[in-house]
Amino acid sequence: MLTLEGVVTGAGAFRLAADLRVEAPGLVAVIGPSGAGKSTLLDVIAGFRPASEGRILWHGQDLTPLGPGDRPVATLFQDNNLFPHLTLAGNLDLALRPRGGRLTDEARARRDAALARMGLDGLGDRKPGAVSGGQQSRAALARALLQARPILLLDEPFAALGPALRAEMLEETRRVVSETGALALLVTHDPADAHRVAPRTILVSEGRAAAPRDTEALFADPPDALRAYLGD
Ligand SMILES: Nc1ncnc2c1ncn2[C@@H]1O[C@H](COP(=O)(O)OP(=O)(O)OP(=O)(O)O)[C@@H](O)[C@H]1O
Repeated sequence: MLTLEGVVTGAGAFRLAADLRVEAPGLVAVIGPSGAGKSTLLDVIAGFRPASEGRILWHGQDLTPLGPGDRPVATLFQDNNLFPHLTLAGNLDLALRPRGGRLTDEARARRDAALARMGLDGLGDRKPGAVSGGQQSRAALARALLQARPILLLDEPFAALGPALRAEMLEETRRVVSETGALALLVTHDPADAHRVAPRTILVSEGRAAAPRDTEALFADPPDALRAYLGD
C-alpha cells in the first residue's frame, strides 16, 4: 500500500494536494489535463520534489525523509534517460551497479536475460543512437525493471512512439508489472491507455490528485473535470 497522507507539494505558484491510498500491486493510470500536476505527483513520490506538508508511506514506512536513491522507486520518463555514450548493455549495467565497480557473473547474466526478454538479443553492444525508438524504450524499461524496485513510476514513457509500438510497449509493461508484483503508476494523456492496461485510475485536476477509482466506472460517469478534459 502506497499512502499519501495530507501531502502538499508544488513548483513556483503551483500547488498540488494528495490524500490517497493506492493498493499494491497493480498498474494504475494517472490522467488529467495538461499542467494539472501529473508529473508533480510522480516527482513527490520519487523524492525529486519535496512535500511541504504530509507524509508518503510505503507499507507503513515513512519515505518522506528519504532521498530519491533511497526510496523503493524506479522512474521512467518520456525521454528514456538512456546515456547516449554508453551501449544498451552499459546502460542496463547502471541499474545493477549504480555506484560503479565490476559486474558479477550473476549480474551480467541478469542483464543479458533482461535484454533478451525485451527482444534486444544481440543489440547490447549498440549505443542508443544506433537502435530504433522502440528498442530504446525497451532498453529503458529493461533498465527500470533490473532496478527491481517495488514502485515503478512511468511518466508518459512511450509518448514519442507511434500508436502500434506504444500499444505494444504498454502491453509489455502490463505483463512485466503483473509478473514482478510491482505497483506501477502510469501517466498518460490517452484514456484508451487507461482502459487497455490499468484497472484503476487516479484523476489529477484542479490542484488535487484524487483517490484511485475503477477505470471503467470513472470513465462511465466522469466527474466534471474529467468530462471537460475528455471534451464531452
Ligand atoms: N519548475 C517549475 N517552476 C514553476 N512552475 C512549474 C515548474 N514545473 C512545473 N510547473 C507548473 O506546475 C504545474 C504542474 O506541472 P506538471 O508537469 O506536474 O503537470 P502535468 O499534469 O504533468 O502536465 P503535462 O500533462 O502537460 O505534462 C504546471 O502548471 C506547471 O506550469
